[in-house]
Amino acid sequence: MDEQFDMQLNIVSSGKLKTKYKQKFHSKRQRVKAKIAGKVHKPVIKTASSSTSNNEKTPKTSDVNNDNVNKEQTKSVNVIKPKLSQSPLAQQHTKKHKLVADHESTPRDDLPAPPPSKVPRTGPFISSLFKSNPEIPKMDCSSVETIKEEIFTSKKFSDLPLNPNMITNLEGKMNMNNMTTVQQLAIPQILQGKDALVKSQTGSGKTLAYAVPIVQKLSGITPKIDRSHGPYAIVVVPTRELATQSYQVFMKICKPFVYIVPGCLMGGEKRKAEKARIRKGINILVGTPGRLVDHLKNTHGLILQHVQYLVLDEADRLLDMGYEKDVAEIINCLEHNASNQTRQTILLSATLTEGVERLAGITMYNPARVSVANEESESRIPVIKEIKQQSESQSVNKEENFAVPQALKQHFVITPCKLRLVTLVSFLLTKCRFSKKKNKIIVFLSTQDSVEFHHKLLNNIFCAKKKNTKVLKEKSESLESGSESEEEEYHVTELSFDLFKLHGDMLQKERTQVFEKFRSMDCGVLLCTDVAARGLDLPQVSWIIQYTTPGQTSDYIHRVGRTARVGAQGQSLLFLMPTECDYVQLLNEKQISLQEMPMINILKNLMFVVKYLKLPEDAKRQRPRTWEEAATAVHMLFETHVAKHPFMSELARQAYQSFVRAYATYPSHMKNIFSIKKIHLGHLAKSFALQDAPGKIGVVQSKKFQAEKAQEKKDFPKKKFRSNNVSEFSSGFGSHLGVTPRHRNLQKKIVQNQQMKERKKARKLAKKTAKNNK
Ligand SMILES: Nc1ncnc2c1ncn2[C@@H]1O[C@H](COP(=O)(O)OP(=O)(O)OP(=O)(O)O)[C@@H](O)[C@H]1O
Repeated sequence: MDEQFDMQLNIVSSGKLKTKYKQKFHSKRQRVKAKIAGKVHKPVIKTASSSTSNNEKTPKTSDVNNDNVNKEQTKSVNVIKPKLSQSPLAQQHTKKHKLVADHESTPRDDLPAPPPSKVPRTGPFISSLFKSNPEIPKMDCSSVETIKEEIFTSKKFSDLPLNPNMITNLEGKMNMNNMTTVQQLAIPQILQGKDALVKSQTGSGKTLAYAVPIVQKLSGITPKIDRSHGPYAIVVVPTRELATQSYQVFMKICKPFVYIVPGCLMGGEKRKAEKARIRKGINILVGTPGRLVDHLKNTHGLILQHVQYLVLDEADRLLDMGYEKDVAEIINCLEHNASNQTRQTILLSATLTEGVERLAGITMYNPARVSVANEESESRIPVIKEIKQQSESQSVNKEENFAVPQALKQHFVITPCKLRLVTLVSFLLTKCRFSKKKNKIIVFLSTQDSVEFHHKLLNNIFCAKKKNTKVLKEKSESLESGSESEEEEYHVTELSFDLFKLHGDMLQKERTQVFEKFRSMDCGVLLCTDVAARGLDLPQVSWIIQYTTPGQTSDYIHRVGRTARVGAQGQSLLFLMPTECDYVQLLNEKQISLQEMPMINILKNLMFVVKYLKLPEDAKRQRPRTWEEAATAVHMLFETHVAKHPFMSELARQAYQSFVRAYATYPSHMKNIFSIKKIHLGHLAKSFALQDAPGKIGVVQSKKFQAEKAQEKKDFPKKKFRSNNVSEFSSGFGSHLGVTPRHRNLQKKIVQNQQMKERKKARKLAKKTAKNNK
């Protein structure tokens, strides 16, 4: 509605009206005379921000000469009036302030009525950031009774029947004094040789819970095991980063037992080098499913007859990501090749889904179920109970509730779609540049394209390495001085922070570098997809931001679980649009409690940010005085940057499109909350700093276009080729060094487009000749 209102303003301020106006009054002098004579009517457009007194001064339309100009103005007023109903936020804003980049003009009393804007608008229509936003609903944030899991126990590793060298290593070198609850419960079960189904909250030390007993058992085998025997244990994990991490844990634990050799196999690495390592001998094989299957099938040097342990870590993710087939193949291979000795299977996850239970039914024999959560206790006191032993036939708790770390503070913020980007940026800058505490933040986004776009945008504007970059002083100092950038060339010199990206379509080398670098930092921001949601143990992460809501509650748990690990403090922030508010209720039902963080509290900090921004020329005349103006100025900076650089525009468009596509994939029970129909696509485009109307962006394809495409497919059936979207959890079969799947897909796209054009031409030609023949 208000966009139409703005359009009306544009019409009024357009060249057409201006010419007519100029024709009537040639010079400024004549215009002043005309005003004195009462000939000119002040445009009523002012109503958007005018006061009553101003209106009183304005001659009524009926008083004005019946010329074309006034007809048009009257028309526009008639349309405008009913459209002034805005959200309280926008009303508050329009009453008080004039936005820096807004296209409204406030007529001055001392001048004869000028056309509202001096420059006729020719470019794309830019809507205001604070208009037409839906109201932010009031939320009931009464806290929910949460499931509690005690992390540490009073028991030490030395209380278990472990090899003294193992204990010295754990306590002396690895600084593991007390066992965590899951370790205390699971290790004895695994040492007894039982299959185990382990469920415990994120960051509770599940890796050691299986690594310690496995290495302990292997160290006890006589005669001593040798690397030439091949693997005794196979550990399957869903992501490459997790594979590296688990492998490193094994390396540390095996230090006192040099004859036990751990090894890591994962997608993205050179197969040839891996084969050579396998031939040399690996006793504990950690890997991603795809690459493991590849080696199990094709690497002849891989001897499987000694395999005694199979670990499926993050089992639910393995299934979610479609690795069920690969896991089944691994189990098949083991069954065909292993000698008669029984194999012990261990399944672990922070969330045990139905699928995992099914998998457990197939792969495990009467497993010990290790669940730390005190879910059945009436009092919900976090006291550790004994392991719950259940038979396979016992019913599965489908309505699973989730335990989150006790030291985790969870928040949500409701932002109208258009304000999402500025709110995110404001939050990141506040935490990274204006907070005395060092903050390490992980931001989860729904798609790889979205990660690419936001990374590039933030990097270009805030984080790119600049010449003479000054280090920002303490907040207090900087706020007082309000010093501005001395550098002409760039927008920002002092707001830079360390920014990283991680997603499944990056080269393995880059992924590993990012992982290692972000791991070692104590401050910085990682933008990532769900590839980093599971299992990653990144120390000192202080904030988890979920910029897009995950499809499953278990994903929510795993994402927030990257902070507040092993008893540390941590906070999380979930971004919701007003239409998505019911998601809080959904989380509450799963006993997850969140508190609201008002959006205004985040946006207000932009007042500090704008002091360091070198704003574009037109906005410079009037520096932002309110947080709304600051938000608009910052957002305009993004829009200008994206509009100016075709590459950025393309990235933004792709990110927008992939967001829309991803939004359509929420599971059916969440569709009532997450429906793309509820989202204003124009507002959504704005949250990707796009100025184009959604129609132009191309997601909403016309029926004609779709029909044409369908016809084309019929006429020219073509060979299938693999989807552009490489799974986040891709084993990397397709990746070759130097060329990412993204690059190959782009090349494919270009070739495809050319082919499509040629086909179109051929069709047209065929039609023409058919016509001529007739
Ligand atoms: N007994 C212990 N004492 C101190 N720190 C420990 C202990 N056990 C594990 N840790 C540390 O806790 C961190 C988390 O461990 P780990 O990654 O195994 O957790 P997790 O339960 O597998 O988490 P997620 O479910 O997220 O994968 C690691 O940094 C590990 O070194």
